[in-house]
Amino acid sequence: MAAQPGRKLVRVADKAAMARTAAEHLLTRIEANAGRVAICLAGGSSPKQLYELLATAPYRARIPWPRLHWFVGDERLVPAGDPLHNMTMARAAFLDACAPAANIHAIETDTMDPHAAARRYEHELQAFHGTDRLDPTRPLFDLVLLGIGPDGHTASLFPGSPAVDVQDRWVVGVETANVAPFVPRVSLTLPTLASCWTMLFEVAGADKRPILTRVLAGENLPANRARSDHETLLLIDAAAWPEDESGDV
Ligand SMILES: O=C(O)[C@H](O)[C@@H](O)[C@H](O)[C@H](O)COP(=O)(O)O
Repeated sequence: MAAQPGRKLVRVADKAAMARTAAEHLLTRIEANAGRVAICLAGGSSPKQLYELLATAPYRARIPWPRLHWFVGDERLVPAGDPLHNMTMARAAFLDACAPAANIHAIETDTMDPHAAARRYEHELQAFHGTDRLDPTRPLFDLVLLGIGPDGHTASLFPGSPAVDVQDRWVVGVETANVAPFVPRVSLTLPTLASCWTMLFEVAGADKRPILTRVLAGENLPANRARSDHETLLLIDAAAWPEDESGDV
């Protein structure tokens, strides 16, 4: 693999500390941008505690909600409202209570065709940013949140899937998921995810330690290839922290 930008590992005690640390990074990114802020949310279960924390009074008061826009890095092709739907989880955890509805940019899943849904979201992102070109000096997102799946996938970019190598699209349809739920997905591509000031992974729990060890060893896995053009941080709790791991990679 070609040399990649480095990333910083941040050890936290547990999931509660991870949520607090992630929330502070989010606030730092918001403070660095006096204008419209674009955040790309993660699916799965890892970010739920962070999302719930953002809805609590202290954070709610510190966040300038009207100038924040919320996107999602991947979606499962199930109807909005389904418990498996990533944006539904984020809406229930904090967005519906805190964010203006017009600032919530969900991937529409009212089609059974992931490629059609991907094209629509790509148009939405391009209309929001007023360009169809990625420019490393003007990243799409202030912050991209991600998780790592047990097979080394991130967003809905699964090992071995052609979607991982797509360079000329912002968003792709993914027909087959390697892990449950086995539904078609829509995912931002690696170049689109990379277009951010900060990419922040949340990795917690002992069951994540084996895959994290492989990712940090440099295996050719999507979760290893996902790097910000600027800053990439991995928040890792004590249970997931690999033995013998000491620093940045
Ligand atoms: O829609 C999804 O499933 C994801 O966005 C996915 O990439 C997730 O982040 C990882 O699989 C980690 O999932 P957990 O947080 O549930 O471990």
